[in-house]
Amino acid sequence: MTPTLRPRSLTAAAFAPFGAPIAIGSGPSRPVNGGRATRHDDIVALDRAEDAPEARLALYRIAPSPRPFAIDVLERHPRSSQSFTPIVARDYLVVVAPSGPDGAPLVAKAQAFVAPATTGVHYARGVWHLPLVAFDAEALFAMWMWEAGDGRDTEEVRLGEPLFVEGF
Ligand SMILES: NC(=O)N[C@@H](O)C(=O)O
Repeated sequence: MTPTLRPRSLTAAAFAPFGAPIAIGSGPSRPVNGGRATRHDDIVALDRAEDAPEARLALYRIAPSPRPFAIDVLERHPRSSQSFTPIVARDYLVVVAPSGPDGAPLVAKAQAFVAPATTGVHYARGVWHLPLVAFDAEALFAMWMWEAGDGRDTEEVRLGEPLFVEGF
């Protein structure tokens, strides 16, 4: 029986095995736009397979889901990392799981995080994650990844028993 997950804050250190928050970090920065703006680089490590040549920028309009939310599917993108950046959102739930030796998600080692509405999430290539969900109000996110444009882009696994996250 997989216990209810207790979510943690989405910090760079806590999320490092799975990707990174999309927020101003310790990377290089420089003034631009006549000095009225600062450009911050190397926020995340974008990654793609050679056979995923199609860069995709999409918008996800996400209807709010009821609570308690039963997590019964995890997915991953073996050919590309994937970024979600909130445009209109509240603090949101991120759930990830490491892969086992057979490549399947180790659900017993799944972890839950709460991301601030001002921070995006970058899933490293091939990381099992909960497809984005919103609560209480519709959300809008920008998504960035590369795709091959076929079935290789996304793998889904249906969980034998649902996962739940405390408070969600
Ligand atoms: N599959 C899809 O379009 N959405 C997922 O990638 C997700 O992480 O929400």
